[in-house]
Amino acid sequence: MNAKPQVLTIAGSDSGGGAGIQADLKTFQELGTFGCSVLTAVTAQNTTGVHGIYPMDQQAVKQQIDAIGTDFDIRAVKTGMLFDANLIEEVTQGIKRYHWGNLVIDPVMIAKGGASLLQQEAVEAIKHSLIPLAALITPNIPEAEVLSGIQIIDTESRKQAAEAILQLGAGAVIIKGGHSTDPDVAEDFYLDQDGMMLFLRSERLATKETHGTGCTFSAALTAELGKGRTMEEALFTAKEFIQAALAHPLGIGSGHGPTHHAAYRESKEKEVVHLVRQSSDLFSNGYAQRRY
Ligand SMILES: Nc1ncnc2c1ncn2[C@@H]1O[C@H](COP(=O)(O)OP(=O)(O)O)[C@@H](O)[C@H]1O
Ligand SMILES: Cc1ncc(COP(=O)(O)O)c(N)n1
Repeated sequence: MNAKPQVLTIAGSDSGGGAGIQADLKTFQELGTFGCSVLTAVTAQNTTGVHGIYPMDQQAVKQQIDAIGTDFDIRAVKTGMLFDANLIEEVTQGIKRYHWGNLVIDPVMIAKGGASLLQQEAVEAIKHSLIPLAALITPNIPEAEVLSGIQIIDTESRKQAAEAILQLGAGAVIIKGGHSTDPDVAEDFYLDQDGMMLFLRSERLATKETHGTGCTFSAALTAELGKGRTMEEALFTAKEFIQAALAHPLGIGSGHGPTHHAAYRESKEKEVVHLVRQSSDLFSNGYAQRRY
């Protein structure tokens, strides 16, 4: 028997296939896990934007969670688009009911095209119900600003924002760097409750095919955690996975195209990713660098 770890995404559907549930399931498959899904909403979406949003009935979300929870051995879970406070509450209760661990929260708020995928008042529900259950939360810079109330303008304010998010009760936070103004490097900053800081760095690629980067990154993390990898190993693989997906664009659609989910497996050469580890209280004492 070829048992694969079972992992779950609780997120919205992207008809365009580059983000949401579709990105998650492709990524789960690519990384050798068996992906299950709970749909929170259906979006009519393509590379030019979000053209319609149809949230699921709360009961439909509960029944999907129960269908998975009563039959599967779920090793890791990610959440993506959750849309409103009622669905967040339902999802929170479900995660507690089945004692699902290795919870990765991608606090999806606004799609790259500008459409709101989370109602404003639902931010409080994410902060106070869901985040305390998380092993890791993966905001991009605008999401980290909303969650922390801190404007991120430099490395110090980014660290302060990460600390403020950790105070909401997650085990760890990674503030992704896709939205930073650095022209050369895409750097993601990780901080956990033990004060360990990790800087994940890769070359910033000049591509507009970035639809679904955050979904794909958090799905890769979830798959790796579900396989029993350490957090540091999972972060490194997820960064390599998204770098490969961005480096080999598919040229699909006329707008912001999807990333290439098979590139990590198919490409001959691994992308260069650097992971720098620092201890928060050793900030001024230099740092150890590790290249895998
Ligand atoms: N142009 C780029 N070149 C290289 N990596 C990128 C680029 N844009 C985003 N990334 C990486 O993709 C991942 C998702 O980040 P981001 O785009 O900030 O998330 P989101 O999709 O939630 O806005 C991160 O690891 C980030 O560093
Ligand atoms: C259903 C769904 N979930 C998440 C995203 C965010 O992805 P991105 O920020 O890359 O547009 C999206 N566009 N659609």
